[in-house]
Amino acid sequence: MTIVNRDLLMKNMSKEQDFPLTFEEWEQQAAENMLPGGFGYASTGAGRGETEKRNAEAFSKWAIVPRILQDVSTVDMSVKLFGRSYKTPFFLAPIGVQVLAYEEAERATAKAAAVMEIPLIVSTVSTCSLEEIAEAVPSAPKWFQLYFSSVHPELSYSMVERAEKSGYEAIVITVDTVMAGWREQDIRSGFSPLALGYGKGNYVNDPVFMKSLPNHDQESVIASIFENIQHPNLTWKDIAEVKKRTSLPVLIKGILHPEDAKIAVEYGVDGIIVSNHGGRQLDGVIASIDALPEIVEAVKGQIPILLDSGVRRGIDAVKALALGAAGVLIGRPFLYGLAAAGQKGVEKVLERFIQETEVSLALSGMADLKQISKLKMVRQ
Ligand SMILES: Cc1cc2nc3c(=O)[nH]c(=O)nc-3n(C[C@H](O)[C@H](O)[C@H](O)COP(=O)(O)O)c2cc1C
Ligand SMILES: O=C(O)C(=O)c1ccccc1
Repeated sequence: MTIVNRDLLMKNMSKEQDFPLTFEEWEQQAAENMLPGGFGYASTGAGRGETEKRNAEAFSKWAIVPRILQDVSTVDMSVKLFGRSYKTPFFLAPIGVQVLAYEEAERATAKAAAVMEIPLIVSTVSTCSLEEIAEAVPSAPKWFQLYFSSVHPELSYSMVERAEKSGYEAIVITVDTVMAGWREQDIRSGFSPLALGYGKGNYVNDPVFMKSLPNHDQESVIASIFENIQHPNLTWKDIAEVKKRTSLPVLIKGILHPEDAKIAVEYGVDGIIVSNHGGRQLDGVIASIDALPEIVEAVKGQIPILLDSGVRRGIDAVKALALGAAGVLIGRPFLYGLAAAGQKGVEKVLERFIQETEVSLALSGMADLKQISKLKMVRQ
């Protein structure tokens, strides 16, 4: 990959002024375009908001010690994961109920991801069904995120099977959301996207789910989604059951403790996503970038480790990669791009991430991302 940013920095500045630039500017635009309940839901953290704040601040406490004179005229940002090569280390984090941001919801996001060649992780509680999304971008790389149903494990296996059939290439099981976090903003505003029926795409298109319903009116559908989405009794045994039922790689999203990372390896899990859910679940927990180094040490390269939570710009991604992440998930930034300008907004956010990452790698003396573990990092 060549340095796309050269043109941007030297001659193409004027085109860029049509779009917000920083995360804060995109967020501001999203706040103007979204309904207050929906924006409050998406933007705030759980509890006192400590973790959401810590996620962002923690990146600034890690500093890069760059190398010089390394011939960085071309930068190779490609990564290899589960036997597939990707042009950049970026993924779109699973974000449910995207109709909150934009009418076309996940379909618009999926098209942007396809244009930018960034894999998309589709949420269990997406507005559109996983099949609709696959139809919109048949050849783009896609993963499916599962919220396990403890009341109907068969529903979870059915969703996994549908994902596999529709061409999804990995299953991400989110384990930090056994129940919803303590979200005061939503308590105050009385906002619940599930109660409004915004996250039902994958449920109403599932034969196991529909068969389990006493009747098919909207009220029963929503009541049953609430019942199925919580899974406080989820354990490693359930993970093993999912592993048995799919030939796809299975990742666990929401690991912060190195011991849990080791257990994941023992259970044959194929990858880990270090995440605190963007500070939306347990407030007061460690920033994911600070949890990463010990997890990397515990896993010893046996399986790839990805990271999300607080990644706001290219340099954050460079830091995560230097600390041992094999890939980085972009969350709220793309959601705000979607709210601000639909598909084009998501593309723009992703383009900026790629460009800033490329420039940052070059200025760090890192022409090849495969060498990034050599980049010296210190705490400041
Ligand atoms: C509005 C919203 C909805 C989300 N929905 C899901 C979801 O359905 N499944 C999931 O695993 N994570 C979900 N997440 C968490 C993201 O995947 C990701 O972990 C988080 O956004 C990272 O934090 P950041 O966006 O602050 O960087 C959601 C996040 C937001 C903001
Ligand atoms: O809000 C979230 O973070 C999330 O994961 C979720 C859970 C249920 C419905 C929609 C989103």
